[in-house]
Amino acid sequence: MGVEELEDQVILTHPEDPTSQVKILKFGANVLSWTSAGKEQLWLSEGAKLDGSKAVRGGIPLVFPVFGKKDSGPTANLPQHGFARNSTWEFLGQTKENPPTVQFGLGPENVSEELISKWAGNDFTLILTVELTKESLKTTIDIENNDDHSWEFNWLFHTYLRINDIEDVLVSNLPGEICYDQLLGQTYEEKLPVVQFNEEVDRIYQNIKDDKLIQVVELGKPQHTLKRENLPDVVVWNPWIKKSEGMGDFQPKSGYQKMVCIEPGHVHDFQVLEPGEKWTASQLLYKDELKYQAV
Ligand SMILES: O=P(O)(O)OC[C@H]1O[C@H](O)[C@H](O)[C@@H](O)[C@@H]1O
Repeated sequence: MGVEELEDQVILTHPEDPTSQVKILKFGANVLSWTSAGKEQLWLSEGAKLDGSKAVRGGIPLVFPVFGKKDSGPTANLPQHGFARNSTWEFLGQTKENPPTVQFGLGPENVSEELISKWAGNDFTLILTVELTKESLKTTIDIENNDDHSWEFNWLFHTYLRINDIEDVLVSNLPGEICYDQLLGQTYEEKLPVVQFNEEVDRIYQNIKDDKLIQVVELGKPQHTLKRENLPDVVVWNPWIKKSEGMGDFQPKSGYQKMVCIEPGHVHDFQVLEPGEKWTASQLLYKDELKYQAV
């Protein structure tokens, strides 16, 4: 009960509700599973590699120091979405009994020489804190620049939320927000009252105020509510049929019907960190009633 450390993962079980549990793989400090009242909240591909051979397809992959793939600049040589999800984090232990809370750390010493050399060897410390309550999961990231020079980064929680049927789903509270549509290569203001899915969707909604809740609503019921702290951007992604077929580790291929990625981050530009400076941000996933918010 409480916190159990296995060789490759850490399991948290809520002391007052054993049906609320979270499993975190040390590789990528990836939250593989989060059950609340016995119901799985995240989507994990059946083809996900959990042996460290590649980033985990599903759960909550951690994106640092770059979102996407850049053609130029200090992160241009890094793989898509950086190296945090491709490295084994150190389990730092439990910080709270109730709600059960644990921490994982990553520094240059935890990243392969091959990868870290592609980021000019900047010195950093990442601390991920995972807190499980009976009705919520909170993930917080603390990033510190331990170097003698400033460097810039993106951060993003690449959260794969589980749903029952993508065609019954809408994502709310985005009207009036500015988004960069990665498929159209265009920036526009969201005019539709909700985001719906009948093809691939890949949009970066930018500079959304923290008080805006993002809700994933299915058949009129809010399945997931996201509250952000210091994460101004939200990527909304569903790969749909063709993109799913092109990802070898995306299984089953029909899985796109059971998931939607709601990815809070700071990705519209790079956050600069001065020597010795710290930066912190979090996402809270929980159940709430329907909360439509105007711009
Ligand atoms: O396949 P990955 O590197 O995990 O990226 C998966 C997806 O991540 C984000 O959602 C991006 O917006 C998508 O463009 C990308 O396809």
